[in-house]
Amino acid sequence: MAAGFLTFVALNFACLCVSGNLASGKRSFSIDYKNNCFLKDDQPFQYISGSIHYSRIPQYYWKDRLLKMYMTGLNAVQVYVPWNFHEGAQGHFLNLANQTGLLVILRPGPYICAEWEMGGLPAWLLQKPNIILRSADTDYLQAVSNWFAVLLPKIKPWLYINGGNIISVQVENEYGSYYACDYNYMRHLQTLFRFFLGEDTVLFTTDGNTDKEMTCGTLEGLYATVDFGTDTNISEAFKRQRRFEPRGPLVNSEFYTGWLDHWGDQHARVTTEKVSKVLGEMLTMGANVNMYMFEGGTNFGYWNGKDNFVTSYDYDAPLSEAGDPTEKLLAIRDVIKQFRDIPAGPMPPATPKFAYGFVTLKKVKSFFYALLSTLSPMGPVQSHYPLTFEEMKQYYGYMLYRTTLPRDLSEPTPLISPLNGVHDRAYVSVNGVYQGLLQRDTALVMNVTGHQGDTVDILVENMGRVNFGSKINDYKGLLSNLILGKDVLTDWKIYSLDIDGAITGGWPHSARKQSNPPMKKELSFGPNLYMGTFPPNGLSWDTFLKLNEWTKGQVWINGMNLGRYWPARGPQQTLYVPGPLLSSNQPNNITVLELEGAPAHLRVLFMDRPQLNATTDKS
Ligand SMILES: CCCC/N=C1\SC[C@@H]2[C@H](O)[C@H](O)[C@@H](O)CN12
Repeated sequence: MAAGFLTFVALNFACLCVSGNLASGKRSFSIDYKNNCFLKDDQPFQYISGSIHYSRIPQYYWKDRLLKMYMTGLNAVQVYVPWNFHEGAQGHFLNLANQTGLLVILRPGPYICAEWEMGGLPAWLLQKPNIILRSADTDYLQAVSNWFAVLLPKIKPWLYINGGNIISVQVENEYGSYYACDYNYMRHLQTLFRFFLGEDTVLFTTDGNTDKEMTCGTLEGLYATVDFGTDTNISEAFKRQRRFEPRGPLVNSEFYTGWLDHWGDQHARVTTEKVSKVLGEMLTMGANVNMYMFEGGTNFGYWNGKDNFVTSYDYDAPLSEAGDPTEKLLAIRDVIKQFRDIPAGPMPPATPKFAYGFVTLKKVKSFFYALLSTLSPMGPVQSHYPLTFEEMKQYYGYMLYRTTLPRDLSEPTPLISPLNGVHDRAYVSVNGVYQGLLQRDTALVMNVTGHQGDTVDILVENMGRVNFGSKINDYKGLLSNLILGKDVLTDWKIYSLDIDGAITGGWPHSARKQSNPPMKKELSFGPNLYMGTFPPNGLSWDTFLKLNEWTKGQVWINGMNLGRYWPARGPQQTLYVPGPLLSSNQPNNITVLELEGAPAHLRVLFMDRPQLNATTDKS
């Protein structure tokens, strides 16, 4: 490594630009192909950047995180724009970054990957069966053009060359790793970016570290950059970039400071030592580096992509999920000090945390399916065969599929999804009695008993859409028929469930106090909603919610959907609860949708620290 590394330093002429005055008198940001570096206002510029996803951080904490990144010595932040998240929030974030003195490397997609729901693409694109996403498919391109005609004009004033803080813009995202390899698509995007942002903007691509990826992901006129982590041979990685960009700045657009977590895996970690060492080596070469992630945040609501990504996007990043500076951040700051002045003053501290303690919940109703008038006020859609979420025009969360048993089943009878059509988990009850679950790829059959005419309720959970690879056309719900014994189940009543709408509207806490039958303290199985309140403590401090011995479900606090919990699989055991979400002087409401099994005590626990690394995989 040292020899190769030194050879490579020679090859790459750390940026030897001579200082020059701002010849034109106006702001500029460009690539100096003669001296292999960026130029900002005609001066050599090396960015030391960190990725932060505003869509994963409560808006009230944006400034806090950006300030901590600035105080680490970063001079830029890298920001995705998730198409499916958007209604213009990005302007406020750019403004805060600007106020904090941070430049911005913007990545508006349209596809962003990011372990985000469908890689940032809106699920309504799937209304067109067989649409070829991320290609020159005319319907897809029309939708992209319509979106960019809205987004890019909003971005243009924020360009550094126009007085803003965006210094460069990425086109697509690791396109070279996608099977389509459609140059016409990339050319169309390039045309859109040039049309709306002008000819002077630095446009770039980012690809993983293989020739095949670089071949399909790069395009003449877009500056090719690479991404790699601490276990990659730096010399080889930048040699690969040089094969596509013989001149110009070296750029690692995603230097992995940590990694993503899957349910059932161990919490991913990358050591501080490795991150510091490799960062120092790249900066010594004069390379421009963006650390992915610097602040990960949280997949609130249903925003996680599918490969079983957990709710936390802590990423073992220098700033924790709750925005707390870590020893990794301090080590990175020590490295950066060797290359540029660090802002004077203290690092902003971790936000205060509070352990609100145990809260005991109660069932909203003894029987989940008795809530349909509230959760599905429009009533069911009747259909001979099942309809998908997309056909029902519901894109996230949960859908109820109801039918009746076609015959007496005195013996356990297999209920099968022969085409692996359950996307993604289906909780099966007969006459309200939970009988088990079907799961995409792993549980395609389960046994059912009952009598002819009994009500079969199948609650289907959308676990988030695939965000990487060829399966991003990820339809949800019952995509094909279910077979019970020898019968194809038909004549469905399909209920679109708007749980978020009901809870955002104050239900169930605002509902008339119903006289619930006294709850026997027994374990309860199957989907049920639980509610509780906990007193304010005069403060609104961050806290972490642990659902001790619960199984899997979703949590709302004061109407906000915190995301999914699955302590039965881990490694994540707690959900991050941002302090400003809590009332300091009114009781706080908590609502829990437990999908499988609630503990007899119905207690949850608010702690003052996270637990992200306890795998108790019992699945
Ligand atoms: C081997 C698969 C590589 C896929 N690329 C990944 S996994 C983590 C990161 C984020 O998803 C990021 O949004 C991608 O650009 C690169 N990357």
